[in-house]
Amino acid sequence: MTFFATADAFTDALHSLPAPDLSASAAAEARQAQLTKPAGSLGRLEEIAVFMAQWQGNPRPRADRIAAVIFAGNHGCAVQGISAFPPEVTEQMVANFRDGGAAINALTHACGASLDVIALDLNRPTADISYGPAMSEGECLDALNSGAAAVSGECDLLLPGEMGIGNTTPAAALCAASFGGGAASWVGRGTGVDDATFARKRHLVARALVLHEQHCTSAFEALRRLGGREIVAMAGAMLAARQKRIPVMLDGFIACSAIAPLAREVPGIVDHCLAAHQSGEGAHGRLLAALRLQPLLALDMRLGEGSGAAVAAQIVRSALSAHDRMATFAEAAVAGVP
Ligand SMILES: O=C(O)c1ccc[n+]([C@@H]2O[C@H](COP(=O)([O-])O)[C@@H](O)[C@H]2O)c1
Ligand SMILES: Cc1cc2nc[nH]c2cc1C
Repeated sequence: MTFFATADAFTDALHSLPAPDLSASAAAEARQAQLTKPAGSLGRLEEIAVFMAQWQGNPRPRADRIAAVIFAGNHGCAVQGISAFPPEVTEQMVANFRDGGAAINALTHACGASLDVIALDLNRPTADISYGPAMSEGECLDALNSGAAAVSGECDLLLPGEMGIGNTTPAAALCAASFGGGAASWVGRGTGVDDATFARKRHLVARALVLHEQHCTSAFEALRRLGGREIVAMAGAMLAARQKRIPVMLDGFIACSAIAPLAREVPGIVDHCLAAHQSGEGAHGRLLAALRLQPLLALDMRLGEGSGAAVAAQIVRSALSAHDRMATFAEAAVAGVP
C-alpha cells in the first residue's frame, strides 16, 4: 500500500502532524489526582499514563495490544568491514526471529506483544554511503511505505525494531547530518568492533558527510542518502503511527537515528514517542539529549531488535495498570488532602 507516493507527500505528512488530545490528558491527570497515593508518588508512571491517554484519546488508556515490528536491511558499506559480524548474519537472524529463538522473541513473549518481521530486499544491499546516496528516491519511498504499511490501526503501543549488520554506521551518519558534531561524536562500537574497525567506521562516516551533508536539506534527502532500508522503514512506521495517534516506544541508537532527520525538520515529531532506554552504544545519550527525550531505563543493553522497547513496554503496562485499577480516595474511604 502506498502511504507516501512522493518525497513531497512524505514531507507534507511530516508537516501536518496530529496534535495530542488534551481533554483526554486533562481527564487522566484529574484521575491521577484522585487515586489513593500522595500526589506524584508514582513518579514517571503517572506521566506515562497521561502521555498514553493523550495519544490514544482515552482517559483510561490501554496497553493490551502491543505490536513489535522488526525491519531488517543490508548495507553496501558493510563490505568495508565495519562490524564485528559478517553481513550474512542479518538474514540468519531474520530466520532466527521467525523460528522464535532470538532475544526479541523471548522479550515480546514476556510483555505480551505481537511480533512481525519484515525483511527488506536483503539480497540487494543499499549503495555504499561513502561513495554515493544509499538509495534512489523510489527505493527510499518503498522503504518508507513498507514501514507505514506495518502499522496496524489496532494497536495500543508500537515497538519498532531493527536488524542490519553494519547499521550503526549509517545511523551515526544520520545523527551527524541531523545534529552536527562530525563523525567522531556519533560513531561507536556497535556489535563490539576493535580499534582498527572503529577507526574505519569513523573514516567512512566522515567521507559520507563530506559527500552528502550539504545535500541533506530535508528529512527525506537525509534518509535517502545516508540511511538504510530498515532505518527508513522505521521512520515511515513512526510517522504513520503519529498519523494514527499510536504511541511509539523508541528502542536504541539505530531506532532513534531513524527519527533524527525528521526531528531536525519538525522537532514535535517525537511528541508521541517514549524513549525506552539508553543503549550502551556510546552516542545514544547524546542522541536522546538532542531529541529531548529522557530514557526510561539504562540497562547497558545494545542489542537492537526492539529489545529495549519490549522491556520498557512492561513499565507502560505497570503505569496503565495502576492508572486503571487503583481505587480513588472516595472509593476506598481514605482521607485525602484536607
Ligand atoms: O540498539 C542499539 O543501540 C544497538 C547498538 C549496537 C548494535 N546494535 C545492533 O547490532 C547491529 C549493528 O551493529 P554493527 O556493529 O554491525 O554496526 C544491528 O543489527 C543492531 O540491531 C544495536
Ligand atoms: C547475533 C546478532 C544479533 C543481533 N540482533 C540485532 N543485532 C544483532 C547483531 C548480531 C551479530
